[in-house]
Amino acid sequence: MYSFSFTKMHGLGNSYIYVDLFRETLPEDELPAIARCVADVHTGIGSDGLILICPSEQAPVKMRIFNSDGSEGKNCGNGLRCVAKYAYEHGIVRDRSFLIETLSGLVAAEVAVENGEVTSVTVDMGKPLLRRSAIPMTGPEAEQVVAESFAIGGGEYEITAVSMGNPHVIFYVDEIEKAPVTTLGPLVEKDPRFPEGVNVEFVEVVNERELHFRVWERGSGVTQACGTGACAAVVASVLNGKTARGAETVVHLAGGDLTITWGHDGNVRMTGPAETVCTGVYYYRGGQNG
Ligand SMILES: N[C@H](CCC[C@H](N)C(=O)O)C(=O)O
Repeated sequence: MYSFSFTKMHGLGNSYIYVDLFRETLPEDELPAIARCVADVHTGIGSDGLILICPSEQAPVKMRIFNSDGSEGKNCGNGLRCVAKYAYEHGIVRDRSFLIETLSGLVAAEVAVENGEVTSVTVDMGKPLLRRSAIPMTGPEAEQVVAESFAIGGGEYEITAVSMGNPHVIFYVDEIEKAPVTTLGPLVEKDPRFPEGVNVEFVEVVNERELHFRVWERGSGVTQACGTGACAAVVASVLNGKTARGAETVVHLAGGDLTITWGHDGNVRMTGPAETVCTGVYYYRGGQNG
């Protein structure tokens, strides 16, 4: 058994347990088990997973994300805003604009500060990946997967697939409250046409500047929000002619709103809040989630 300090933070209710590896050391081979343990709402702390705030050779700070099932993701929009907040408030960075390394490359963060506290963060998430092989998705190589017919679970749907460094597939629905998040979500998440799994998003278009959004996350299930998913939803909506390139789009997630623009320069920028819930010490024993 050993213990480590943690900070619980959330972006629009998408919460993770953050461990500062500038100050703590965790064994690499135990990280999936630690993620499962801390995320457990009954025997752990309770979160959508684990995020490590790490030293980096390419940037002032690096983020690694693990879902509640222990699998490692390659990007996390809500997590990036919280990492940026933590890094600024703990003196890991001094500037309000800085780079963060992720497993899918470098992103640029800018924090808004009031009385020494970060109140919101804008992250330039870079360019979406649209080629089928980059999602990744099986099937005939195609430039993009946009409004493609997709049969699953006895139903026929239209999908659009976008990678924000992690894979997303978007389904458009007429009423977000009736979206089949918990029925279709897990089916699609593990469908073999997505060889690395996929985050599954449901979107209702309110108008050309607003979307309603719900998500079934790869490795975590239903979450209150998914930043990379919301970015993917905006990209998909432009590709489907539902919103405009370069227009600031408000995405209404279960946990609150994000403002996202897919710029004419090709980059996707996301602005939203980041909150600190609590800090503490976790006693890791391995065990049933280990
Ligand atoms: N909640 C995160 C996404 C986690 C992605 C993870 N579920 C995966 O790609 O495996 C976000 O705010 O972008």
